[in-house]
Amino acid sequence: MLVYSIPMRTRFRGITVREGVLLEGERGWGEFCAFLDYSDAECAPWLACAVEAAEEGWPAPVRERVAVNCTVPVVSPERAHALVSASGCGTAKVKVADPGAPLAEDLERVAAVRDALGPGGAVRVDANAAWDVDTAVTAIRALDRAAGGLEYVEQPCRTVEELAAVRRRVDVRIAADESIRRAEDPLRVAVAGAADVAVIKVAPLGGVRRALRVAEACGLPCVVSSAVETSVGMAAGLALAGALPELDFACGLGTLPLLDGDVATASLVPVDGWLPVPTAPPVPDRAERFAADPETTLRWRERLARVGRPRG
Ligand SMILES: O=C(O)CCC(=O)c1ccccc1C(=O)O
Ligand SMILES: [Mg+2]
Repeated sequence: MLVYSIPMRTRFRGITVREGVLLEGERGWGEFCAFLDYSDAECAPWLACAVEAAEEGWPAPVRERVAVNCTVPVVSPERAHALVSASGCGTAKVKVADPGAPLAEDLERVAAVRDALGPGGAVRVDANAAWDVDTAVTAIRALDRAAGGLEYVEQPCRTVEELAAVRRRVDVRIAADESIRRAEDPLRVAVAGAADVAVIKVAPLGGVRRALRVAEACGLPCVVSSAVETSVGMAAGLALAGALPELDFACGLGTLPLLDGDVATASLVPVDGWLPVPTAPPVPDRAERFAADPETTLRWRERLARVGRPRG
């Protein structure tokens, strides 16, 4: 068992350091890296995902590679432009609606991203449930204009009902993320009617097999997205993207460049906007360089023990 701590190149989702545990089993390595705001109960599927990778392996893929989007954090228009240009991706996902940041800054950022991609690229935005319905409608119309067309807006509001209300009032596609991954029972969320696209994350949904069932149950086109894992956890997301029967959109699995380093030499950093579908997780041969301090290590050992303990 290895506990790692890797600085983020840019603050993302309020996080400046990514931490987690790497577990070795019969089949290889799995990653357990639930965000610190997840309760022990919410962590159980994240651990199941790591255990599936380490002990069970993944179902056979139906494709060898997947297209990914470049993920653009809340940064200046100049940095956003440079990130997208350097990524080689034809699709970019831009974080918007950061607490306290004015809409005008989001508009400038998406305009810069469109400029970097050119007219043939696709721009999507993620509001992480920040808006109420009226604010979302106004913001989405303005962002759609500034971006010269949006591919979709991810989780504009918190609830499924609000997503449905926004969807009735705008022309832009709606994608559901938190509505699925933080649901009490992701297999039973009624997103059809409230969203056009389902964002599917392998760790919060409990591994590749369980996420495939969620994808089928929601009945929508899927985008497989990361939780900003190292290459060990990213391999599980890629196994899911590789095994989905249909994959019509670029995936949000191009997040390794957000981390200032990786635990594996065979790093899953996209090349020209593509990532290979691995058959097994990479070996974390560089994990020692990112070994967490004793206090962080203890905190994760304790969390792992609590989450792994069977509850009645
Ligand atoms: O989808 C992507 O491009 C990257 C993944 C991403 O945005 C993300 C990463 C960690 C936690 C939450 C989210 C999110 O989609 O909201
Ligand atoms: Mg999201």
